[in-house]
Amino acid sequence: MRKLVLFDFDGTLADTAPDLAAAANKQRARRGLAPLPYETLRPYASHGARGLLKAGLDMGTDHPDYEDCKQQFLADYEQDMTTHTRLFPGVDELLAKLKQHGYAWGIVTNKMEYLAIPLVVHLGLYTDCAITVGGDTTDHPKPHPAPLLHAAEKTGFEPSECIYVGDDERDIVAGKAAGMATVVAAYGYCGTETAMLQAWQADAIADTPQAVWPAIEQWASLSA
Ligand SMILES: O=C(O)COP(=O)(O)O
Ligand SMILES: [Mg+2]
Repeated sequence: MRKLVLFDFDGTLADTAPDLAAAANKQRARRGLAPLPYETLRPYASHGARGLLKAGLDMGTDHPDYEDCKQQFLADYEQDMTTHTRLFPGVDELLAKLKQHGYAWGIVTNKMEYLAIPLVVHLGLYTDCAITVGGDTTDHPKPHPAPLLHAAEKTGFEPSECIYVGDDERDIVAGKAAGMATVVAAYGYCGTETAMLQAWQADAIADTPQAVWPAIEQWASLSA
C-alpha cells in the first residue's frame, strides 16, 4: 500500500521559534519595551502571529491596533526568518529514511504560503517534498481538516493512506477530522506534559524526531 506522511512545519520539521521570538521582541522594542526571554515566547511559536502578539504584547485580535501590528510583525519576520531557523536535529535523517523506504511526504502548515514556501526552499526540502499546503491554501486553516484533505487529494492518496505529524493539539484535531493517523511531535512547542499530550488521543507520541520513524513504521505495518 502506498503511504503519504504529512508534517506540520513550525515545531515539527523546523525549529522556527528563535526567529519568530525575535520578531515578537522587535514589536516590543518598537514600543520601548524590554525583550521577553526566549523561553516565554517559544511555546507560542506554533500559533503564528496571533499567538506571538498575545504572548509578546498581550494584544488580542480584538485590539484596535491588532491588524496593523500583525502586518508589522509579519513584515519584520519575513525580513529575518532564516537567521536561526534550522531543521530539528534528526529530521534530515528521518526524511532520508522515508525516501529510502519509498514514502511520499509533504507539509501542511498554518503559515501562509508566502512565508512557508521560501522557508521550505531555504531548508533544502523543496525537491523531495510532494506538496506544501499553507494556512491560506484552502478556505480554512487547521484545526479544520481541509488543508490535510487538500494535500492528500493533490498527491493522489486516500486519507486512510496518510499519517499527520504535528506539535499542537490543533494538528491532531485536524488529522483525526481528516480521517488520518496522527503522531504528536512532543519535542515541538506544545509542552511535554504527558497527561495533556495523551488527552489529545493521537495514535503515537514521539518525544524526539528519531522516535517519529518507529511510529510511522508501526502504523504502516498495522494498516498494510
Ligand atoms: O504559523 C503558524 O500559525 C504555525 O505554523 P505550523 O502550523 O506549521 O505550526
Ligand atoms: Mg506546529
